Amino acid sequence: MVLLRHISVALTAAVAALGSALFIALNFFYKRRIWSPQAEYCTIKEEEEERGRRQVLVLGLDGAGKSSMLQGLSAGEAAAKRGGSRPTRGFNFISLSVPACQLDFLEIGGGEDLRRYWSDYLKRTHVLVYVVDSSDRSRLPLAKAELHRLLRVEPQLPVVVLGNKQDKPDAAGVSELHEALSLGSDTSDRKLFLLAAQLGSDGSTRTSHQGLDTFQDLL
Ligand SMILES: Nc1nc2c(ncn2[C@@H]2O[C@H](COP(=O)(O)OP(=O)(O)OP(=O)(O)O)[C@@H](O)[C@H]2O)c(=O)[nH]1
Ligand SMILES: [Mg+2]
Repeated sequence: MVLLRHISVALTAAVAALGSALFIALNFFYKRRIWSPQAEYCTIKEEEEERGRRQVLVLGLDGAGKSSMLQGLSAGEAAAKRGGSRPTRGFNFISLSVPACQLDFLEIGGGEDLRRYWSDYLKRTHVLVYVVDSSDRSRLPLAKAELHRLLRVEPQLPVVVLGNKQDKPDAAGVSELHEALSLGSDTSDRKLFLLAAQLGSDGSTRTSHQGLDTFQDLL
């Protein structure tokens, strides 16, 4: 009887030990295997970093001047004359080789139906360029709301806000834009720049600071 009890205690202990070992092994296996979109994004971003590529995501409301800026940046392409670009219905992409790295500029259209996809691209991005039409005063509150939605998603991401269309007589200046877009309310320790910009007569976007130098400094 005593012997039987000993055997039964030993068996219970063995089963418990086997169960624990199995649990630990399965846990280890699945932790390594489970796929998550975030992990996938991070892997792609790391791979791109290794190859010296940096992604600059260009966002802003429709008509802000994102495509014009990209067209102006791409060498050899017919310059972006005012009134020359159509609304972007999806993406717009250009890649530039600069001394430090390869800069991939990705614009996503600013139409209302496309804005909901903007934040999906933040994870793979190294710098966000947010273009604002400084003369479109009635939509500055909307531009601000969309910008802050993005800032909340990625608190560390460096951001360059371009106060575009400074050539227009009613354009808001830098300090007015700073106020209207509540840029001072971003309490994170991210790098955030506000630059005045306008499309030059040659079709390139001129900023209050050397544009490409700003990106290179940030990267
Ligand atoms: N006056 C003036 N017009 C500009 C400037 N930049 C762009 N534009 C004009 O603004 C209009 C819209 O420019 P786009 O570059 O197509 O705007 P977008 O931000 O790409 O717009 P979506 O693709 O619809 O999101 C075009 O007619 C441009 O020529 C600028 O600095 N000054
Ligand atoms: Mg566009």
